[in-house]
Amino acid sequence: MPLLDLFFPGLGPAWALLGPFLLAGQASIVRRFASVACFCCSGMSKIEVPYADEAYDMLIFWVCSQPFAQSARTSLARIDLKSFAASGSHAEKKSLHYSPCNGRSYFWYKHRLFVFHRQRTQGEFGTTREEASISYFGRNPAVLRELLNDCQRYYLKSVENKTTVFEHQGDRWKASKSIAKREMSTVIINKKLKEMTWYTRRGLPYQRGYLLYGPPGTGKSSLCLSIAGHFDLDVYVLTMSGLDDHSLKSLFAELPQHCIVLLEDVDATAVHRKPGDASQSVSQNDPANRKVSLSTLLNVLDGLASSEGRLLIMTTNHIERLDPALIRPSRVDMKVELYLADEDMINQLFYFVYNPPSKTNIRDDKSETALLQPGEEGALEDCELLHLGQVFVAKVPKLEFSPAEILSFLLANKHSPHHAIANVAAWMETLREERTKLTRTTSWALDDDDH
Ligand SMILES: Nc1ncnc2c1ncn2[C@@H]1O[C@H](COP(=O)(O)OP(=O)(O)OP(=O)(O)O)[C@@H](O)[C@H]1O
Repeated sequence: MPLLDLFFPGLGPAWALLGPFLLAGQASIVRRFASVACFCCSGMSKIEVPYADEAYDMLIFWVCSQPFAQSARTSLARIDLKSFAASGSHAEKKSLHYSPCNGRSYFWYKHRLFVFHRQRTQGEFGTTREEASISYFGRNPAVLRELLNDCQRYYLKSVENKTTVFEHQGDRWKASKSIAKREMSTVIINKKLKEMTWYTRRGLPYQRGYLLYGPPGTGKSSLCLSIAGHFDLDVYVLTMSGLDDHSLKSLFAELPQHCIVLLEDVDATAVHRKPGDASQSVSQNDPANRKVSLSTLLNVLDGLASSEGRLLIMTTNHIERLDPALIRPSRVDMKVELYLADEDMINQLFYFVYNPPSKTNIRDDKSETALLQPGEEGALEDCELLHLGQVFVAKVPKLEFSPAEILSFLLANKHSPHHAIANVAAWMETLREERTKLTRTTSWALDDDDH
Protein backbone atom coordinates (compact mmCIF):
# COMPACT_ATOMS: atom_id res chain seq x y z
CA MET A 1 0.00 0.00 0.00
CA PRO A 2 2.78 2.56 0.79
CA LEU A 3 4.33 1.74 -2.63
CA LEU A 4 1.00 2.44 -4.34
CA ASP A 5 0.86 5.77 -2.48
CA LEU A 6 4.36 6.60 -3.68
CA PHE A 7 3.68 6.10 -7.39
CA PHE A 8 -0.05 6.89 -7.42
CA PRO A 9 -0.83 9.29 -4.54
CA GLY A 10 -4.23 8.47 -3.04
CA LEU A 11 -4.39 4.99 -4.53
CA GLY A 12 -3.28 3.40 -1.25
CA PRO A 13 -6.43 4.33 0.67
CA ALA A 14 -8.51 3.46 -2.40
CA TRP A 15 -6.95 0.00 -2.40
CA ALA A 16 -7.69 -0.28 1.32
CA LEU A 17 -11.31 0.46 0.49
CA LEU A 18 -11.65 -1.61 -2.63
CA GLY A 19 -9.19 -4.42 -1.94
CA PRO A 20 -11.49 -6.21 0.47
CA PHE A 21 -14.29 -6.11 -2.17
CA LEU A 22 -12.10 -7.96 -4.54
CA LEU A 23 -10.83 -10.40 -1.96
CA ALA A 24 -13.76 -11.06 0.38
CA GLY A 25 -17.00 -13.02 0.01
CA GLN A 26 -20.22 -11.49 -1.28
CA ALA A 27 -22.04 -11.08 2.07
CA SER A 28 -19.40 -8.81 3.53
CA ILE A 29 -19.18 -6.96 0.20
CA VAL A 30 -22.59 -5.42 0.82
CA ARG A 31 -21.68 -4.23 4.35
CA ARG A 32 -18.37 -2.82 3.19
CA PHE A 33 -20.03 -1.15 0.24
CA ALA A 34 -22.31 0.62 2.73
CA SER A 35 -19.25 1.83 4.66
CA VAL A 36 -17.56 3.14 1.53
CA ALA A 37 -20.75 4.80 0.38
CA CYS A 38 -21.01 6.42 3.80
CA PHE A 39 -17.42 7.69 3.47
CA CYS A 40 -18.04 9.10 -0.01
CA CYS A 41 -21.17 10.90 1.13
CA SER A 42 -20.14 12.23 4.50
CA GLY A 43 -16.34 12.53 4.96
CA MET A 44 -14.32 11.54 7.99
CA SER A 45 -14.33 11.83 11.78
CA LYS A 46 -11.17 11.85 13.84
CA ILE A 47 -10.03 11.61 17.46
CA GLU A 48 -6.53 12.68 18.42
CA VAL A 49 -4.98 10.95 21.41
CA PRO A 50 -2.22 12.83 23.26
CA TYR A 51 0.93 10.87 24.05
CA ALA A 52 1.02 11.95 27.70
CA ASP A 53 -2.47 10.64 28.40
CA GLU A 54 -3.23 7.11 29.56
CA ALA A 55 -5.73 6.94 26.68
CA TYR A 56 -2.66 6.70 24.44
CA ASP A 57 -1.48 3.56 26.24
CA MET A 58 -5.00 2.12 25.93
CA LEU A 59 -5.11 2.73 22.19
CA ILE A 60 -1.59 1.39 21.50
CA PHE A 61 -2.15 -1.67 23.70
CA TRP A 62 -5.27 -2.53 21.70
CA VAL A 63 -3.61 -1.76 18.35
CA CYS A 64 -0.75 -4.17 19.20
CA SER A 65 -3.28 -6.99 19.53
CA GLN A 66 -4.87 -6.39 16.12
CA PRO A 67 -3.94 -8.30 12.95
CA PHE A 68 -3.34 -5.09 10.96
CA ALA A 69 -0.52 -4.19 13.42
CA GLN A 70 1.35 -7.33 12.43
CA SER A 71 1.41 -6.44 8.73
CA ALA A 72 2.55 -2.80 9.10
CA ARG A 73 5.71 -2.12 7.08
CA THR A 74 7.13 0.28 9.70
CA SER A 75 6.54 -0.63 13.28
CA LEU A 76 7.84 0.01 16.75
CA ALA A 77 8.97 -2.94 18.86
CA ARG A 78 8.47 -2.77 22.64
CA ILE A 79 8.54 -5.11 25.59
CA ASP A 80 5.02 -5.50 26.92
CA LEU A 81 5.32 -4.66 30.62
CA LYS A 82 1.80 -5.84 31.41
CA SER A 83 2.61 -9.43 30.56
CA PHE A 84 5.60 -9.34 32.91
CA ALA A 85 4.03 -10.36 36.20
CA ALA A 86 1.47 -12.83 34.96
CA SER A 87 3.38 -15.11 32.65
CA GLY A 88 5.26 -18.28 33.41
CA SER A 89 8.11 -18.80 30.93
CA HIS A 90 11.06 -16.44 30.68
CA ALA A 91 10.41 -15.58 27.01
CA GLU A 92 6.78 -14.74 27.77
CA LYS A 93 7.81 -12.42 30.60
CA LYS A 94 9.51 -10.10 28.14
CA SER A 95 7.35 -10.69 25.11
CA LEU A 96 7.85 -8.29 22.23
CA HIS A 97 4.94 -6.33 20.85
CA TYR A 98 4.79 -4.48 17.56
CA SER A 99 2.69 -1.47 16.68
CA PRO A 100 2.51 0.50 13.42
CA CYS A 101 4.59 3.66 13.41
CA ASN A 102 5.25 6.69 11.20
CA GLY A 103 2.39 6.30 8.81
CA ARG A 104 -1.24 5.33 8.30
CA SER A 105 -2.74 1.89 8.75
CA TYR A 106 -6.19 1.07 7.40
CA PHE A 107 -8.27 -1.56 9.13
CA TRP A 108 -11.79 -2.92 9.35
CA TYR A 109 -13.42 -3.16 12.76
CA LYS A 110 -17.03 -4.16 13.35
CA HIS A 111 -17.69 -3.77 9.60
CA ARG A 112 -16.37 -0.24 9.43
CA LEU A 113 -13.18 1.15 7.91
CA PHE A 114 -10.80 3.06 10.21
CA VAL A 115 -7.40 4.71 9.87
CA PHE A 116 -4.79 4.54 12.61
CA HIS A 117 -2.09 7.21 12.34
CA ARG A 118 0.97 7.51 14.54
CA GLN A 119 3.98 9.76 14.08
CA ARG A 120 7.25 9.91 16.00
CA THR A 121 9.42 13.00 15.69
CA GLN A 122 12.63 14.17 17.33
CA GLY A 123 12.04 16.75 20.09
CA GLU A 124 14.33 18.94 22.22
CA PHE A 125 17.38 17.45 24.01
CA GLY A 126 17.20 14.20 22.08
CA THR A 127 13.66 13.43 23.32
CA THR A 128 11.14 11.78 21.03
CA ARG A 129 7.67 13.21 20.48
CA GLU A 130 4.84 10.94 19.55
CA GLU A 131 1.27 11.56 18.47
CA ALA A 132 -1.52 9.28 17.37
CA SER A 133 -5.03 9.59 15.99
CA ILE A 134 -7.81 7.34 14.94
CA SER A 135 -10.16 8.28 12.08
CA TYR A 136 -13.21 6.71 10.60
CA PHE A 137 -14.87 7.04 7.22
CA GLY A 138 -18.12 8.58 8.40
CA ARG A 139 -19.50 11.51 10.34
CA ASN A 140 -20.82 9.90 13.51
CA PRO A 141 -18.19 10.52 16.25
CA ALA A 142 -19.94 7.95 18.46
CA VAL A 143 -18.38 5.22 16.28
CA LEU A 144 -14.87 6.38 17.21
CA ARG A 145 -15.79 6.68 20.89
CA GLU A 146 -17.15 3.16 20.80
CA LEU A 147 -13.83 1.92 19.41
CA LEU A 148 -11.90 3.79 22.13
CA ASN A 149 -14.27 2.34 24.75
CA ASP A 150 -13.37 -1.12 23.47
CA CYS A 151 -9.66 -0.20 23.76
CA GLN A 152 -10.27 1.00 27.33
CA ARG A 153 -12.08 -2.21 28.34
CA TYR A 154 -9.29 -4.34 26.82
CA TYR A 155 -6.62 -2.30 28.63
CA LEU A 156 -8.41 -2.29 31.99
CA LYS A 157 -8.77 -6.07 31.82
CA SER A 158 -5.02 -6.36 31.32
CA VAL A 159 -4.25 -4.23 34.42
CA GLU A 160 -6.85 -5.92 36.63
CA ASN A 161 -5.23 -6.87 39.95
CA LYS A 162 -2.16 -4.85 39.05
CA THR A 163 -0.70 -1.58 40.25
CA THR A 164 0.40 0.76 37.50
CA VAL A 165 3.48 2.84 38.23
CA PHE A 166 3.82 6.19 36.46
CA GLU A 167 7.05 8.09 36.06
CA HIS A 168 7.60 11.45 34.46
CA GLN A 169 9.29 12.29 31.21
CA GLY A 170 9.91 16.05 31.32
CA ASP A 171 6.66 17.50 32.61
CA ARG A 172 4.42 14.60 31.49
CA TRP A 173 3.40 11.43 33.34
CA LYS A 174 3.82 8.13 31.54
CA ALA A 175 2.88 4.61 32.68
CA SER A 176 6.19 2.79 33.11
CA LYS A 177 5.11 -0.62 34.43
CA SER A 178 2.19 -2.64 35.72
CA ILE A 179 2.99 -5.02 38.53
CA ALA A 180 0.92 -7.65 40.32
CA LYS A 181 -0.77 -6.12 43.37
CA ARG A 182 1.39 -6.67 46.41
CA GLU A 183 -0.40 -8.04 49.47
CA MET A 184 0.28 -6.08 52.66
CA SER A 185 1.08 -9.36 54.39
CA THR A 186 4.09 -9.92 52.09
CA VAL A 187 5.91 -6.91 53.56
CA ILE A 188 7.56 -8.12 56.73
CA ILE A 189 7.41 -5.42 59.37
CA ASN A 190 7.78 -5.32 63.13
CA LYS A 191 4.83 -5.78 65.49
CA LYS A 192 4.29 -2.07 66.25
CA LEU A 193 4.08 -1.18 62.58
CA LYS A 194 1.76 -4.09 61.92
CA GLU A 195 -0.76 -2.61 64.35
CA MET A 196 -0.58 0.69 62.51
CA THR A 197 -1.16 -0.88 59.08
CA TRP A 198 -4.08 -2.83 60.55
CA TYR A 199 -5.84 0.49 61.08
CA THR A 200 -4.81 1.61 57.60
CA ARG A 201 -6.34 -1.53 56.07
CA ARG A 202 -9.80 -0.76 57.41
CA GLY A 203 -10.40 2.19 55.11
CA LEU A 204 -8.73 4.97 53.17
CA PRO A 205 -6.75 6.70 55.92
CA TYR A 206 -7.76 10.11 57.17
CA GLN A 207 -4.10 11.07 57.22
CA ARG A 208 -2.83 11.90 53.76
CA GLY A 209 0.90 12.50 54.13
CA TYR A 210 3.32 9.77 55.22
CA LEU A 211 7.05 9.72 55.68
CA LEU A 212 8.62 6.25 55.60
CA TYR A 213 12.19 6.34 56.85
CA GLY A 214 14.87 3.84 57.69
CA PRO A 215 17.98 2.15 56.27
CA PRO A 216 18.08 0.86 52.67
CA GLY A 217 16.28 -2.42 52.02
CA THR A 218 13.86 -2.22 54.94
CA GLY A 219 10.78 -2.23 52.71
CA LYS A 220 9.81 1.44 52.28
CA SER A 221 9.01 1.18 48.56
CA SER A 222 7.44 -2.26 49.06
CA LEU A 223 5.14 -0.90 51.78
CA CYS A 224 4.11 1.95 49.49
CA LEU A 225 3.28 -0.53 46.68
CA SER A 226 1.30 -2.74 49.04
CA ILE A 227 -0.75 0.25 50.26
CA ALA A 228 -1.39 1.14 46.60
CA GLY A 229 -2.47 -2.44 45.87
CA HIS A 230 -4.74 -2.53 48.90
CA PHE A 231 -6.61 0.66 47.99
CA ASP A 232 -6.46 -0.02 44.25
CA LEU A 233 -4.53 3.19 43.57
CA ASP A 234 -1.86 3.82 40.95
CA VAL A 235 1.53 5.18 42.02
CA TYR A 236 3.05 8.35 40.56
CA VAL A 237 6.78 8.39 41.30
CA LEU A 238 8.27 11.87 41.49
CA THR A 239 12.02 12.28 41.00
CA MET A 240 13.09 15.85 41.55
CA SER A 241 16.32 15.87 39.57
CA GLY A 242 15.88 17.48 36.15
CA LEU A 243 12.71 19.35 37.21
CA ASP A 244 12.20 23.08 37.63
CA ASP A 245 9.36 24.95 39.37
CA HIS A 246 7.28 25.14 36.20
CA SER A 247 7.49 21.42 35.36
CA LEU A 248 6.80 20.45 39.00
CA LYS A 249 3.60 22.52 38.98
CA SER A 250 2.50 21.02 35.62
CA LEU A 251 3.08 17.48 36.92
CA PHE A 252 0.98 18.10 40.04
CA ALA A 253 -1.75 19.69 37.93
CA GLU A 254 -1.92 16.53 35.80
CA LEU A 255 -2.38 14.10 38.72
CA PRO A 256 -5.59 12.08 38.73
CA GLN A 257 -8.16 12.47 41.52
CA HIS A 258 -7.23 9.20 43.24
CA CYS A 259 -3.59 8.15 43.41
CA ILE A 260 -0.47 7.82 45.51
CA VAL A 261 2.33 10.32 44.91
CA LEU A 262 5.63 8.74 45.88
CA LEU A 263 8.54 11.08 46.55
CA GLU A 264 11.47 8.68 46.83
CA ASP A 265 14.77 9.51 48.56
CA VAL A 266 13.42 12.92 49.40
CA ASP A 267 16.72 13.90 51.14
CA ALA A 268 18.56 13.49 47.87
CA THR A 269 16.19 15.74 45.96
CA ALA A 270 17.55 18.62 43.99
CA VAL A 271 15.87 21.48 45.86
CA HIS A 272 17.15 24.99 46.52
CA ARG A 273 15.79 27.19 49.26
CA LYS A 274 14.56 30.28 47.35
CA PRO A 275 13.30 30.89 43.82
CA GLY A 276 16.27 32.15 41.79
CA ASP A 277 18.81 30.35 44.00
CA ALA A 278 19.77 27.96 41.21
CA SER A 279 23.15 28.97 39.89
CA GLN A 280 22.80 31.58 37.16
CA SER A 281 26.13 30.60 35.62
CA VAL A 282 24.89 27.23 34.42
CA SER A 283 22.51 26.73 31.52
CA GLN A 284 18.94 26.16 32.70
CA ASN A 285 18.22 24.61 29.30
CA ASP A 286 20.19 21.56 30.33
CA PRO A 287 17.80 19.34 32.38
CA ALA A 288 20.75 18.31 34.62
CA ASN A 289 21.03 21.91 35.88
CA ARG A 290 17.37 22.48 36.66
CA LYS A 291 16.24 22.77 40.26
CA VAL A 292 13.01 23.13 42.14
CA SER A 293 12.68 25.77 44.85
CA LEU A 294 11.68 24.58 48.31
CA SER A 295 8.82 27.11 48.43
CA THR A 296 7.30 25.71 45.20
CA LEU A 297 7.66 22.15 46.47
CA LEU A 298 5.95 23.08 49.75
CA ASN A 299 3.15 24.85 47.85
CA VAL A 300 2.36 21.87 45.64
CA LEU A 301 2.51 19.50 48.61
CA ASP A 302 0.04 21.72 50.51
CA GLY A 303 -2.29 21.61 47.48
CA LEU A 304 -2.04 17.84 47.51
CA ALA A 305 -2.74 17.62 51.24
CA SER A 306 -6.00 19.53 50.80
CA SER A 307 -7.28 17.35 47.94
CA GLU A 308 -9.41 14.28 48.71
CA GLY A 309 -8.31 10.89 47.45
CA ARG A 310 -4.59 11.50 46.99
CA LEU A 311 -1.97 10.11 49.34
CA LEU A 312 1.55 11.48 49.59
CA ILE A 313 4.28 9.05 50.59
CA MET A 314 7.85 10.30 51.02
CA THR A 315 10.72 7.94 51.67
CA THR A 316 14.21 8.65 52.96
CA ASN A 317 17.24 6.90 54.41
CA HIS A 318 18.21 10.10 56.29
CA ILE A 319 15.36 11.79 58.15
CA GLU A 320 17.91 14.06 59.91
CA ARG A 321 18.82 15.67 56.57
CA LEU A 322 15.28 16.79 55.75
CA ASP A 323 14.22 20.40 55.93
CA PRO A 324 11.85 20.63 58.94
CA ALA A 325 9.35 22.58 56.81
CA LEU A 326 8.98 19.59 54.48
CA ILE A 327 7.85 17.23 57.21
CA ARG A 328 5.94 19.50 59.55
CA PRO A 329 2.64 17.97 60.79
CA SER A 330 0.23 19.53 58.27
CA ARG A 331 2.29 18.08 55.39
CA VAL A 332 3.31 14.78 56.93
CA ASP A 333 0.65 13.35 59.24
CA MET A 334 2.50 10.20 60.11
CA LYS A 335 6.21 9.34 60.30
CA VAL A 336 6.88 5.62 60.12
CA GLU A 337 10.28 4.16 60.89
CA LEU A 338 11.26 0.90 59.20
CA TYR A 339 13.93 -1.09 60.95
CA LEU A 340 16.64 -3.59 60.22
CA ALA A 341 15.37 -7.11 60.91
CA ASP A 342 14.66 -7.96 64.55
CA GLU A 343 14.06 -11.53 65.82
CA ASP A 344 10.40 -11.55 64.93
CA MET A 345 11.07 -10.25 61.41
CA ILE A 346 13.87 -12.78 60.78
CA ASN A 347 11.47 -15.51 61.81
CA GLN A 348 8.72 -14.14 59.55
CA LEU A 349 11.15 -13.92 56.61
CA PHE A 350 12.11 -17.56 57.14
CA TYR A 351 8.45 -18.58 57.12
CA PHE A 352 7.77 -16.35 54.14
CA VAL A 353 10.25 -18.34 52.06
CA TYR A 354 9.80 -21.89 53.32
CA ASN A 355 6.08 -22.17 53.99
CA PRO A 356 4.58 -24.10 51.07
CA PRO A 357 2.66 -21.93 48.59
CA SER A 358 -0.60 -23.79 49.24
CA LYS A 359 -0.57 -22.12 52.67
CA THR A 360 0.79 -18.68 51.88
CA ASN A 361 0.54 -18.29 48.13
CA ILE A 362 3.75 -16.30 48.26
CA ARG A 363 5.88 -15.88 45.18
CA ASP A 364 9.48 -14.98 44.68
CA ASP A 365 9.42 -11.37 43.38
CA LYS A 366 12.49 -11.83 41.26
CA SER A 367 12.08 -15.18 39.54
CA GLU A 368 8.26 -15.17 39.60
CA THR A 369 8.40 -18.87 40.35
CA ALA A 370 6.52 -20.33 43.25
CA LEU A 371 8.74 -21.03 46.24
CA LEU A 372 8.97 -24.49 47.82
CA GLN A 373 6.51 -26.96 46.36
CA PRO A 374 4.82 -29.51 48.65
CA GLY A 375 6.92 -32.66 48.51
CA GLU A 376 10.22 -30.82 47.92
CA GLU A 377 13.00 -31.15 50.47
CA GLY A 378 11.95 -27.90 52.11
CA ALA A 379 8.19 -28.47 52.18
CA LEU A 380 8.18 -29.38 55.84
CA GLU A 381 5.75 -30.12 58.58
CA ASP A 382 4.85 -27.06 60.69
CA CYS A 383 6.68 -28.29 63.80
CA GLU A 384 9.92 -28.99 61.90
CA LEU A 385 9.73 -25.62 60.17
CA LEU A 386 9.17 -23.96 63.53
CA HIS A 387 12.27 -25.64 64.90
CA LEU A 388 14.42 -24.75 61.85
CA GLY A 389 13.15 -21.16 62.06
CA GLN A 390 14.31 -20.95 65.68
CA VAL A 391 17.75 -22.33 64.73
CA PHE A 392 18.05 -19.77 61.93
CA VAL A 393 16.93 -16.87 64.14
CA ALA A 394 19.51 -17.86 66.78
CA LYS A 395 22.30 -17.62 64.17
CA VAL A 396 21.43 -14.15 62.81
CA PRO A 397 22.09 -11.17 65.09
CA LYS A 398 19.12 -8.83 65.39
CA LEU A 399 19.12 -5.32 63.90
CA GLU A 400 22.28 -5.93 61.83
CA PHE A 401 20.89 -6.97 58.43
CA SER A 402 18.07 -5.53 56.38
CA PRO A 403 15.01 -7.59 55.41
CA ALA A 404 16.14 -7.21 51.76
CA GLU A 405 19.55 -8.75 52.56
CA ILE A 406 18.09 -11.66 54.54
CA LEU A 407 15.39 -12.27 51.94
CA SER A 408 17.88 -12.38 49.10
CA PHE A 409 20.06 -14.87 51.05
CA LEU A 410 17.06 -17.09 51.83
CA LEU A 411 15.87 -16.96 48.23
CA ALA A 412 19.32 -18.05 47.07
CA ASN A 413 18.77 -21.11 49.29
CA LYS A 414 15.06 -21.37 48.66
CA HIS A 415 15.06 -25.11 47.94
CA SER A 416 16.60 -26.08 51.27
CA PRO A 417 16.21 -24.46 54.70
CA HIS A 418 18.96 -26.82 55.90
CA HIS A 419 21.37 -25.24 53.37
CA ALA A 420 20.34 -21.79 54.54
CA ILE A 421 21.16 -22.69 58.14
CA ALA A 422 24.48 -24.28 57.15
CA ASN A 423 25.55 -21.31 54.97
CA VAL A 424 24.31 -18.34 56.96
CA ALA A 425 27.49 -17.79 59.05
CA ALA A 426 29.72 -17.64 55.94
CA TRP A 427 27.24 -15.34 54.21
CA MET A 428 27.22 -12.91 57.17
CA GLU A 429 31.03 -12.82 57.21
CA THR A 430 31.18 -12.00 53.49
CA LEU A 431 28.61 -9.25 53.91
CA ARG A 432 30.48 -7.71 56.85
CA GLU A 433 33.76 -7.72 54.88
CA GLU A 434 32.04 -6.07 51.92
CA ARG A 435 30.63 -3.38 54.21
CA THR A 436 34.04 -2.68 55.77
CA LYS A 437 35.61 -2.31 52.31
CA LEU A 438 32.81 0.04 51.28
CA THR A 439 33.23 2.17 54.41
CA ARG A 440 36.99 2.43 53.77
CA THR A 441 36.46 3.48 50.16
CA THR A 442 33.89 6.07 51.20
CA SER A 443 36.07 7.57 53.91
CA TRP A 444 39.05 7.79 51.49
CA ALA A 445 36.83 9.62 49.04
CA LEU A 446 35.77 12.03 51.82
CA ASP A 447 39.41 12.58 52.85
CA ASP A 448 40.26 13.44 49.24
CA ASP A 449 37.43 15.97 49.18
CA ASP A 450 38.83 17.66 52.30
CA HIS A 451 42.18 18.41 50.64
N1 LIG B 1 10.25 -5.66 55.08
C1 LIG B 1 10.30 -6.36 53.95
N2 LIG B 1 9.46 -7.39 53.73
C2 LIG B 1 9.52 -8.10 52.57
N3 LIG B 1 10.38 -7.83 51.57
C3 LIG B 1 11.23 -6.81 51.75
C4 LIG B 1 11.23 -6.03 52.95
N4 LIG B 1 12.19 -5.10 52.85
C5 LIG B 1 12.75 -5.26 51.65
N5 LIG B 1 12.19 -6.29 50.99
C6 LIG B 1 12.54 -6.76 49.64
O1 LIG B 1 13.81 -6.18 49.32
C7 LIG B 1 13.78 -5.48 48.07
C8 LIG B 1 14.08 -3.98 48.29
O2 LIG B 1 13.09 -3.43 49.15
P1 LIG B 1 12.56 -1.95 49.07
O3 LIG B 1 12.94 -1.33 47.75
O4 LIG B 1 11.12 -1.93 49.45
O5 LIG B 1 13.43 -1.28 50.22
P2 LIG B 1 13.59 0.27 50.54
O6 LIG B 1 13.53 0.42 52.03
O7 LIG B 1 12.62 1.08 49.77
O8 LIG B 1 15.08 0.51 50.04
P3 LIG B 1 15.80 1.90 49.59
O9 LIG B 1 15.90 2.79 50.82
O10 LIG B 1 17.15 1.45 49.12
O11 LIG B 1 14.96 2.50 48.49
C9 LIG B 1 12.40 -5.76 47.47
O12 LIG B 1 12.54 -6.82 46.55
C10 LIG B 1 11.53 -6.19 48.63
O13 LIG B 1 10.60 -7.16 48.23
